[in-house]
Amino acid sequence: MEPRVVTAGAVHLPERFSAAQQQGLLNRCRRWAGEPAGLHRVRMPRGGMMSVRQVCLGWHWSPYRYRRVTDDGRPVTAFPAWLGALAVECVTAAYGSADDFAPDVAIVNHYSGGARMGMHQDNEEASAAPVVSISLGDTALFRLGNTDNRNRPWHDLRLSSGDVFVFGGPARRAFHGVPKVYPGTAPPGLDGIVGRWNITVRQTGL
Ligand SMILES: O=C(O)CCC(=O)C(=O)O
Ligand SMILES: [Fe+2]
Repeated sequence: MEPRVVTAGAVHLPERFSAAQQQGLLNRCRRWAGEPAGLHRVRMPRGGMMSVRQVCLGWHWSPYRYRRVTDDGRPVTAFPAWLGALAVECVTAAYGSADDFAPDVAIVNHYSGGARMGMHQDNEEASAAPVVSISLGDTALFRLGNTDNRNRPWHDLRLSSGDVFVFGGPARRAFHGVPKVYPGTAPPGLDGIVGRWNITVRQTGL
């Protein structure tokens, strides 16, 4: 399908990945989840827990910084070159070129059991390079807000399995979140899917 510009710098690429590609990505997510620095819950500074579970590749993110090891000192799974190449292709599809986009980190989120993500900015990257978000499994309601605050105006869109969303340029520091995931909406052919996986590929600039 054709790219859809949501707002300047924010481009939705519906059905970017075939069923077979989605299955391949899902299998990778499940493998990463089982690595030593695997799927974990994230504790927020005030003590609350994020409802998603997360696994990081290349750098470990925890609020609000990137480090080369997990909070308990385990080595982070390497960021795969093929995932970087895939993200470069997505940026090219979104913008027509990918300039010097050199991603070095992925944050992989797993949503299950009513998990959601509040409005936030992706701000720990020193680089202004775009974020590439890949969705697998259940469809999400994705909310792209403005760069000033968590409130309106915002754009609501649905991200389905195999969709990609790229946000860079004027949208790079926009607040965004996932208010809802629709249970039972994953493609029936996706073997082993539980809930929703989201892979965000980024350039830390660190
Ligand atoms: O799950 C999504 O679609 C968004 C994830 C996100 O915003 C993040 O990991 O920072
Ligand atoms: Fe984010």
